Amino acid sequence: MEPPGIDAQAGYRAAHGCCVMSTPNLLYLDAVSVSFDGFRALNALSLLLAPGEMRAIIGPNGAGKTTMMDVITGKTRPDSGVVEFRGTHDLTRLDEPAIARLGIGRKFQKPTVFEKLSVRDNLLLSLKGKRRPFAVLAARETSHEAGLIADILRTTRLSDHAARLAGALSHGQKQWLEIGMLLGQDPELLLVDEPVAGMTDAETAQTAELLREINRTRSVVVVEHDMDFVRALNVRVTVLHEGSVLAEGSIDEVSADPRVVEVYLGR
Ligand SMILES: Nc1ncnc2c1ncn2[C@@H]1O[C@H](COP(=O)(O)OP(=O)(O)OP(=O)(O)O)[C@@H](O)[C@H]1O
Repeated sequence: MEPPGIDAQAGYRAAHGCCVMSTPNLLYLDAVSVSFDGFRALNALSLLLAPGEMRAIIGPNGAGKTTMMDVITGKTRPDSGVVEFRGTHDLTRLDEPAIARLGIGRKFQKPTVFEKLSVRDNLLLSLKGKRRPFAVLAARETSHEAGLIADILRTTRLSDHAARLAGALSHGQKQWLEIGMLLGQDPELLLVDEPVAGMTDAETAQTAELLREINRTRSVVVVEHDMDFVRALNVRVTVLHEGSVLAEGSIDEVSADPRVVEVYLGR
């Protein structure tokens, strides 16, 4: 979805009780630095994400993309800088479970579904508030849960595969199931790391469509190297290089930037 206009942003702030900051950003990173043994993985990185926005992050290996996701999700503490969510939450003070509870969900590159359970049971286990796996599977799902699962199956193109074991799915379908399991947590912001690596061209195109659908109701940050996929997303692109933002703009704008061609696209 397009970033909301001024009125919508004011409404968003009112709804979330957030008037401390003058910016309406959902995610606000400013001057974030992270060093590993003296090596600067993030170097005064700044990034703003508007509520409802989907952003693609590209950049060469080692640019700091994963480290940025690690900082947002609380896996890595920055040495310095500001990391705020909804203008009200300082993410540098929260641990990973607390950040997840705030509504930030992350999908790692490698799918980690429960292979010996059905697609439906994987989704049932993922639903927000589910804590005790065996009790969950032994009890019948409520009609509310069944409705949520049906919605997620539709979104992730898995309706016809609900009864199959997750282990029998194709690689692409497993990735979609994991995105579905993330949706089960009802996050406001999804962080998605290289979702189309190893997918067929058809699966890649469907994944772009799927994320665009998800973005109608949720914000998304997606890291990806596949430029056809990034183009299909048709969203603002941030190019990272050596831990900082090198360029930002539409895919056409960043693709035409000689600095981006030099460090990334021309390689
Ligand atoms: N835990 C760590 N200890 C030491 N160095 C690290 C650690 N995590 C990341 N780095 C280094 O920080 C730099 C940035 O890594 P990062 O994984 O964030 O890059 P990336 O943009 O995600 O790369 P890729 O596209 O290959 O996934 C790299 O040089 C990496 O080797």
